[in-house]
Amino acid sequence: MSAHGTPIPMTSRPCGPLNGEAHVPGDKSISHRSLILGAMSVGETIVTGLLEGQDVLDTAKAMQAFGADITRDEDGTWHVYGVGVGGFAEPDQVIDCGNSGTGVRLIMGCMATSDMAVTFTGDASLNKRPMARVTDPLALFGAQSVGRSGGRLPMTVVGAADPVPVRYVVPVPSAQVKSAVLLAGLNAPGQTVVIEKEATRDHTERMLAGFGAEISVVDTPEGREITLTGQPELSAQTIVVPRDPSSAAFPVCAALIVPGSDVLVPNIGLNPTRAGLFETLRDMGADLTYENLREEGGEPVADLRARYSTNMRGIEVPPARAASMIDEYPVLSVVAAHATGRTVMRGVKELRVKECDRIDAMAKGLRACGVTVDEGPDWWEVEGMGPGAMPGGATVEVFLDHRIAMSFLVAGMAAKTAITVEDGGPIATSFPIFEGLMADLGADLVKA
Ligand SMILES: O=C(O)C1=C[C@@H](OP(=O)(O)O)[C@@H](O)[C@H](O)C1
Ligand SMILES: C=C(OP(=O)(O)O)C(=O)O
Repeated sequence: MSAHGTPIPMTSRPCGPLNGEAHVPGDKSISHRSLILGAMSVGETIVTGLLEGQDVLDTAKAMQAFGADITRDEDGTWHVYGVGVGGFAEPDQVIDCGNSGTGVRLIMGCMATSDMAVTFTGDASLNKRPMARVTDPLALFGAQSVGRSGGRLPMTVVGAADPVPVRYVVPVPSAQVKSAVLLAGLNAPGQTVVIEKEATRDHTERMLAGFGAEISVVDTPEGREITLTGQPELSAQTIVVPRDPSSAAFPVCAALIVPGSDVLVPNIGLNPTRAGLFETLRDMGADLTYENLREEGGEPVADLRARYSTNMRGIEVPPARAASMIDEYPVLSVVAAHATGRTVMRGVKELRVKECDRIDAMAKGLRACGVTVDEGPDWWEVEGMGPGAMPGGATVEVFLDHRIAMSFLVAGMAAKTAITVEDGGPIATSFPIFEGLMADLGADLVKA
């Protein structure tokens, strides 16, 4: 949806080969955390490569409301002058996190151990998403909250005036919940311990260490145990945000299914907590190679090269891989429709509480495009039709979800007939240059 709420229909027509380089924007998860940790540090944090998507811009605005000074140079360099741990001022306005689950949950965490009351809201999608997964552990620190029924936004969180540290076993595989608890632990005295049974993206842990916090991670029989010592002085950092593997997924998957394509997506982080999609595509037989594999900032980075692939077969995606590709299942299901045989995706209940119910949204849209999809509470299966056989020809709903919109625009590039998404506006939350970038590769996208 556009800023003023009018849907922007977009059509993707079957196109010729996609060719060239796709320079995707900065990582969304790292961008949010750069602004938040910068705001909680002392001194000037300098950020280059920040994703300037609406989700991240909303987090920047929120950090300003808590007292951080944030500026942007014309060349896209961001400067965050932080207030230090415990230095937040109470915002005098409602914090509107727009479409962003990461934004609202991380910000709730970082204010929950300060003596202040803050009201949060979001758009129609965010206001349906569950917040108790965050407010439950924040209550252990002494924070209180009241929202709409079912633990939904709008919601007011009253931070703990005398926080106590906590030990918390995260009951769902969620980096947002883990991160909210760690950020709350920053302003609690003593050691906060978070245990996750399944490893989720570890950007918060890595970045907290980078900002100078005392943090350790050990594998125990109970899971991955993270121990953070509270009330550190975080020191400002210079951050170069790597490019987002979740955005890279779209040009990569498009190249695999559009005949004759050969696309290079340079400088993509292959942190194992994020790279599950690429491993899965390779397991399916995709012609996807990691070129110039190297290490940058302690993380594996490569240029991804994706070529049209006619021999992909459906597989059972290992459920243990789910967290490392949780945002990529929608676009994987589009590739699965072009493979031969059935792709089975299990252990993915979390997909039902994203910007929309992503299993339901993809199943509805794929069925409208002529694909057979079966689903249960925490699984779904896509019947592959073979390369180029998806009929398409449908207009699909995107439910305010950027990844649903981009997935069906990718589907339209390789279907027999064009596919229209009823609203391409949400794409700007995470990938504002999607349309131009895909058009430069050769896609035929039009605002309907
Ligand atoms: O921590 C993060 O930056 C994110 C965590 C994931 O959400 P969950 O924690 O809900 O799995 C992911 O879906 C989201 O896009 C970004
Ligand atoms: C789930 C996503 O984001 P968030 O939870 O931050 O809204 C996403 O970007 O796919």
